[in-house]
Amino acid sequence: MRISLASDSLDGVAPLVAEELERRGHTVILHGALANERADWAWSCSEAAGDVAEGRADQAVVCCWTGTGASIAANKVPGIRAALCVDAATAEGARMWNDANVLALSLRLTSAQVLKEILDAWFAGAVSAEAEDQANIAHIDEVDRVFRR
Ligand SMILES: O=C[C@H](O)[C@H](O)[C@H](O)COP(=O)(O)O
Repeated sequence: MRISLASDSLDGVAPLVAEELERRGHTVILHGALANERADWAWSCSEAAGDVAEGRADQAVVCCWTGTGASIAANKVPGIRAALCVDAATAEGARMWNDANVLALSLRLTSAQVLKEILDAWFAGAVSAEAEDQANIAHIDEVDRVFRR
């Protein structure tokens, strides 16, 4: 998969995210502090999400200290469903129930071990085919269209 990766700093597991994605065989497109570009979360994380929205990447991973700015920035991009994941169970649910296409991470909370567990769960997860889950995902797309200007 092509994964766009943004971080607003090189703290914590930020450099390890790139390594772990490459180790899993993904092609990684770097933004922000990892690419010596403007790193602030509002810029770098919306750029990575924009790669997904415009087809340059299949999915994205966005990182900041809390993970909140990263997820907010990504979710402002039309078509993006970004999920802030603090553990493997959250990542599994985000793929299964939300069809999340952007993984947001907190550099404050995510240890190297938990990062690996989150990535394993994220990439193993299949989207639910249940009608209720599909209806929720479709409605979010509709909300996106209605409020887009
Ligand atoms: O949501 C925002 C993020 O947690 C940032 O990482 C936080 O604001 C820290 O940013 P800075 O290192 O630029 O002060």
